[in-house]
Amino acid sequence: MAATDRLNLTSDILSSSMKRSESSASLTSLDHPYKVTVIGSGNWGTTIAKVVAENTAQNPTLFAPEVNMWVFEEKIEGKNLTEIINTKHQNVKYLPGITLPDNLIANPDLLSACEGADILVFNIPHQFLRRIVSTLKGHVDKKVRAISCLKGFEVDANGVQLLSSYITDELNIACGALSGANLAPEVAKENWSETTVAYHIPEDYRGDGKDVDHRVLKALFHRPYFHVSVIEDVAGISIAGALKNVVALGCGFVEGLGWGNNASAAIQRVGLGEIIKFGQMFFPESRVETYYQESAGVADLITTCSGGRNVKVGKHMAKTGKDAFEAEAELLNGQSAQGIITCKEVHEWLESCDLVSEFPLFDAVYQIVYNNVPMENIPDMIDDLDAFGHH
Ligand SMILES: NC(=O)C1=CN([C@@H]2O[C@H](COP(=O)(O)OP(=O)(O)OC[C@H]3O[C@@H](n4cnc5c(N)ncnc54)[C@H](O)[C@@H]3O)[C@@H](O)[C@H]2O)C=CC1
Ligand SMILES: O=C(CO)COP(=O)(O)O
Repeated sequence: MAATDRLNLTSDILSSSMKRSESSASLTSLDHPYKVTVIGSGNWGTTIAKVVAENTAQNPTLFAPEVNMWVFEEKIEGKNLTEIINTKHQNVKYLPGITLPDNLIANPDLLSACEGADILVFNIPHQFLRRIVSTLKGHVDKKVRAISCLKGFEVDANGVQLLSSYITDELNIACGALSGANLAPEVAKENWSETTVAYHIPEDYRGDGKDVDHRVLKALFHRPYFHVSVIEDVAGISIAGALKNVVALGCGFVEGLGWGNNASAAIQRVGLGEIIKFGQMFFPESRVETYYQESAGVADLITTCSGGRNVKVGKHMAKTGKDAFEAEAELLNGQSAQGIITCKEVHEWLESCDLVSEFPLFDAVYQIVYNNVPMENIPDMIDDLDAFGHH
């Protein structure tokens, strides 16, 4: 069967017929194999680069096997991290103990790492996105497609923006998102998990086999141990991914105080309500169903509040009396607990629209992290008005 026949489906049919178990083995690219670059090499950046490089090696008709990974260069015992990754095939600082595929190439030069790429996978702590994007500006062809694996928002005087929309606006390229219940160390060890990829087919879509669509994205990210569901709701999965980090800090506080599972569940209940409310208020295009039907919703909230870095930082703060930045530095060896910045960004935004009182848990987390409000006050702070308007 000719490749054109195999791919003779519209993008709408492709996306609506996407099944969780669907095989992508018959996909080919008609133009040239898509070249993929991963921007970022932290705990999740390296893990996703491993996933992607495994898939590109297995699908050489669809993808160029070699995957570049941009690395923020640093010295480890006098040696460049890129050199260590390219010779030992291990990211000894951010993902120690995990062997990386040898078709994954670390590159410290952002522009050269992205040169010729058809698909850019952004995966860095979100506080560094502005600088990365400003370096890339003017160097990315508008045919390039992108996926953001970041969890956070871009907040400025104009409002709160999804990071995928920020990438689209700044670089003039279509950008979707990947988000799910995905603690990186577990995915890196190839323990089974699920994730959600969301992508809107752009208006300048070039046609089946010539452009990135839902099946290409599934082929890029799906592994036997990493099951991908591809949907349209970029806003829903991005909101859930960003805000669960704030809720997880709150869970860390009550756990660190020794209050146990019931208290943690209460924080998650209120947190979920505030996440959904935030989505409905500021991103009405997001779907409430996404939060409970997709890995990127409640499942991500649960896993992050059980074993993520944000909950660890919150717990450490409660146990030691250290502030959030000290706790992050002591525990994470250069990794980032994104809830610390996200709770500030969200608070600034809510304050600017006079809506802080509608989100008592987000406010409580912010007050504890930035204004030294005692964490023991959380029950009273969120009891006043919960996300459903109950007193
Ligand atoms: N680690 C995880 O389990 C998961 C993380 N995420 C999200 O993925 C995104 C990336 O997280 P991770 O890869 O875990 O990062 P990380 O938390 O491991 O951060 C370390 C990375 O930041 C880089 N970095 C440090 N200073 C920098 C600078 N000035 N400019 C650019 N980069 C710099 C380091 O080189 C390193 O690659 C975050 O938004 C996170 O919330 C999403 C799912 C799972
Ligand atoms: O996003 C994550 C899991 O899906 C990781 O959460 P942490 O950043 O709290 O480790």
